[in-house]
Amino acid sequence: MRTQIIEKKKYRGKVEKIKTIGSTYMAATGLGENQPQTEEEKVKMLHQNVVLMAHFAFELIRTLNRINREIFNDLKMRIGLNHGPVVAGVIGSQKPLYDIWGDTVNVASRMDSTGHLTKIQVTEATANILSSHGFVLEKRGSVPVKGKGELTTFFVVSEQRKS
Ligand SMILES: Nc1ncnc2c1ncn2[C@@H]1O[C@H](COP(=O)(O)OP(=O)(O)OP(=O)(O)O)[C@@H](O)[C@H]1O
Repeated sequence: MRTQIIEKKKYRGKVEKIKTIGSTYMAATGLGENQPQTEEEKVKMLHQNVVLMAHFAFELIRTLNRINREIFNDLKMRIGLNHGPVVAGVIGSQKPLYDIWGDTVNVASRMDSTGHLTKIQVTEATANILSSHGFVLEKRGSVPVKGKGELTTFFVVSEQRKS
């Protein structure tokens, strides 16, 4: 299901599957992109990447809902999103594995692990970007995040504000 979505034109070559960790699926975008030259380009690219991942998250939920209808089931997923700098690379000589690391990844993982089923939890900085692009967000409140203390987080409610 996630592979099918990643192969859609909108996401192909942009959203990358990093790996699965148990029942968790880890994906990212903006890795290895040409570094933008100006501050303006940097912000634009960042916003595009954050928006793309949020659409990807909604597409995952919609697809799961469709599958549930087809198989008469009620499978649910929990999604966490964050943005920021990461270190990406390959480790291991026998079984080389590509992975990403850093505070951004730790917090993204916490957005998932402290989230709610059926919801997309994001950090305040990610919420601010999404809000500026018309996404509807709902403040969740203060969430204890190991290594970070209390973080204000948001749930992304929908992709479009009703006008
Ligand atoms: N590259 C990665 N692949 C998979 N999970 C990751 C990766 N980087 C970070 N995480 C996950 O992000 C979470 C936060 O990591 P952090 O270093 O803050 O805590 P930790 O002490 O390892 O926490 P835990 O109690 O969950 O083991 C961890 O659950 C960790 O497994």
